[in-house]
Amino acid sequence: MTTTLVERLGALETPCVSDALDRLGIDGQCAGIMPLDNNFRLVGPAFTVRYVYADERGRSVGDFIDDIPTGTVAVIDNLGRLDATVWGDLMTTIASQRGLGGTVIDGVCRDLDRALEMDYPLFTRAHWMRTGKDRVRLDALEVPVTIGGIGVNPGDLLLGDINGVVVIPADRAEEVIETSEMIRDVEDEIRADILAGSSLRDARARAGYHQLQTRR
Ligand SMILES: O=C([O-])CC(=O)C(=O)O
Ligand SMILES: [Mg+2]
Repeated sequence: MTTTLVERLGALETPCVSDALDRLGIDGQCAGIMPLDNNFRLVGPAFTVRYVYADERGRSVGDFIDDIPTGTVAVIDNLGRLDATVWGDLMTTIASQRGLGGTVIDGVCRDLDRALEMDYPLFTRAHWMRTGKDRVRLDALEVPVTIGGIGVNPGDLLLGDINGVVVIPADRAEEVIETSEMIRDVEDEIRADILAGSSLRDARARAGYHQLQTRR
């Protein structure tokens, strides 16, 4: 994956990317996964982590963080569990120090104060204080996972902002980003038309707004 694609994706907003995914027939919108602060943004390729219910002793919460590559986004599938955290302030501290792009969890985290203080982007279902230690087991790294109903493979690109998280399959990145940029440009034109005095109806009709996301 070239840096350029990640940079181009990072300049976009998730609603445009979501409409591009619709247009291209790709499921990529993670339902129910939201930033824990409105200013949090993340972009980068996925490093995937899968937890299961703790059935026997094994690797526990965060037993991967020292080896995760710089610039990746930690994408953690904890089965949507709300009863046990898989991220906290110590992990935020090392992730920030190691230059991670951010963290996406299908589940919950704790110690949100440190993430706010360090401006480290966390996207989760919620935050709560009860630890996953003794409640989860780290099952696998760099395998396909599911986040908010969406399959994520290692290396897929993620973009997160105030509106939530979208996932772009690595092999479709170019066309999704190109389509997203086209949609963004058309919406910029509509906005300019409105500011110049056009009605929304006319501005949207001229630009074909209602079909921007329609599957081709
Ligand atoms: O048990 C956890 O969820 C992890 C934790 O608090 C931390 O890393 O600080
Ligand atoms: Mg902690």
